[in-house]
Amino acid sequence: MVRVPSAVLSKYLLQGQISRRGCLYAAHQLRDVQVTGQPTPEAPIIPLRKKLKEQAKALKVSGKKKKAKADNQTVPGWELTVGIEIHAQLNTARKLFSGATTSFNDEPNSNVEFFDIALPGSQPIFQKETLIPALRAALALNCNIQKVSRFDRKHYFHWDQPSGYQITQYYEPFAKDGHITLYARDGIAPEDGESVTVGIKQVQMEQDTAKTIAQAGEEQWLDFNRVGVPLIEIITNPDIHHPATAAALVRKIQVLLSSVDACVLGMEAGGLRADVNVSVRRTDGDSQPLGTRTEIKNLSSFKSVEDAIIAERDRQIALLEEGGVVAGETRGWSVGSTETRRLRGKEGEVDYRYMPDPDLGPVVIGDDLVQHLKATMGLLPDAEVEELMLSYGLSSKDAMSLMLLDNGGRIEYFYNVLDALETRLGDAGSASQAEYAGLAANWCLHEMGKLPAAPTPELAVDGELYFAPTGECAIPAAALADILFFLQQRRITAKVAKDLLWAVLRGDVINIEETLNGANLWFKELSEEQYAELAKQALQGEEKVLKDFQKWKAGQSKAYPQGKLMFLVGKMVRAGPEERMDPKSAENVMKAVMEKQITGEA
Ligand SMILES: Nc1ncnc2c1ncn2[C@@H]1O[C@H](COP(=O)(O)OP(=O)(O)OP(=O)(O)O)[C@@H](O)[C@H]1O
Ligand SMILES: [Mg+2]
Ligand SMILES: [Mg+2]
Repeated sequence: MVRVPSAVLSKYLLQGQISRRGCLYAAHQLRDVQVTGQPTPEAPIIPLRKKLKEQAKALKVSGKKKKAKADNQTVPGWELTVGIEIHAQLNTARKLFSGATTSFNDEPNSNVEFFDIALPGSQPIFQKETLIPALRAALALNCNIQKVSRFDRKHYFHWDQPSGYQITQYYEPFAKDGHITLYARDGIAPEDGESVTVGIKQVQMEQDTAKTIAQAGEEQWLDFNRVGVPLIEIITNPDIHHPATAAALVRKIQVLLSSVDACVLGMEAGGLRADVNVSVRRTDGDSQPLGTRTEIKNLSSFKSVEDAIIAERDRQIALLEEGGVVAGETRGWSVGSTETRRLRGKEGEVDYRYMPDPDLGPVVIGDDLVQHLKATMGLLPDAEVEELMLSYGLSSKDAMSLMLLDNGGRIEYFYNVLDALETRLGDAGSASQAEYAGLAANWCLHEMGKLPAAPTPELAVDGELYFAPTGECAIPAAALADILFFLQQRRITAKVAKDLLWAVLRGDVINIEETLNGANLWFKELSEEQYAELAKQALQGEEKVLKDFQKWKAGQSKAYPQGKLMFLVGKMVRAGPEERMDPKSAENVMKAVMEKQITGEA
């Protein structure tokens, strides 16, 4: 199957069968919103990396050191069981039952239709376009799509839900019986071996609630822009037995949903929330039923998923070992904490009085639509990782890093560089693009990883790297392609290549070839004699080092003093014109000159 970039998926309008008005967000629209918009006061967008750093700091301050991951995946004598519910905001332009636009940061209460605030007499109108991303998500999770599904009312009274009920799919969800396979490369617990498959019980569509913005004192502000925004709830079977595997599952589902363009905001931006259900049972009895589950609601980072499960597992085990019983209850978790806290027990659980919504007809999904979506979904992340490993010879670690970094922006950049290289190589008519892929991956990850990076697009300043979802960044793909092309052809040295990368980022260099010509930075290698002269200079005043080589020559030490040799080569390279020196040639000449010195030939 061919790879379809998500930007193309977004623009896909089902061959005109779906109105443009209801179509999905294009990636560039989203980016513009993110770049220009102000983060809302309730949920400032904190990048995950920053959050993790803060968590680590908090842990340090509290003096409680986290056990190494490998140590706390199991507790002898006990089996942990986890099932997860993931709520994800669908990438749609309309709300689920009204024509109001979904928006990330418009004026509060500006995208609200009568039905959204439950004005008397208003009726829900199902926006069929919202089904497209929901179906793509369910298909990516290998679910069976139900021909007929229905909407139900789940009643509860809270200010964030003006109608007094949430419309969801309780009795007949639109997708059931899927599965997702997690591999070792996805970061599952070592105890799960090479792979583990987790069943997806169902996927249902439902409405989001209004956003509450707490003010000083008792006051709460409400923004109804979010009320009625379409969500999917993905419910897994209780098939997970290790905390790290639970976190890996949520991470993988996020990547999967974004790769089929079903959801564009990740956990750190509030687009994905997870509830984890945790129980424990002793491993000594044969076929004991599962223990009583508690549910920890509203986790907003992968690390919280893992940490909350560990804390809750340990709490339940301690309780049972003391002879107590686990009460089925809902619990909460705060970032950086070490224990879950009780929110409400079973007796406090609301009776939701589920009932079919009489205002909404059944949703009927034709097999033609399902087949069409299946055929046009493109390569899924697992297949893409395999492809990167097979076609380009990348390690699974590098392939995964490319896929995971910058919400998919890094891998798009990598492909852009390969495309630019192809154009370049077309001109030169030489080696195939695949030969350059390993080098390109290495530079996209490791060399570019050394450059200063902006934590978010809003905070990006000149001289900092930020990758847009389409892969654009301050270093044009064509510039990096030029650098790699000349490097691979041995027309410039690695040192010059690295300096050029920084110079492009700073804006000092625009055209690579012109700069190389202008500053005369081409690799015109020194002659053997010139190298030897530099080697002799580097050896001056190094009598102590020389002695190490003499000892080795005399058989007094076993290992060749390679470290000392490289020290001398470093000295030599620094003294000479770096753009004209190949470290390997320098090393060879230094070795030969050294040999002569210690045998007294020189
Ligand atoms: N004994 C158990 N231990 C751990 N997890 C369990 C256990 N029993 C069920 N689960 C998991 O609990 C989750 C139940 O989710 P589901 O949405 O069906 O019900 P709910 O939590 O009561 O509903 P909601 O929270 O949406 O109102 C599933 O992921 C399931 O796999
Ligand atoms: Mg649920
Ligand atoms: Mg639940």
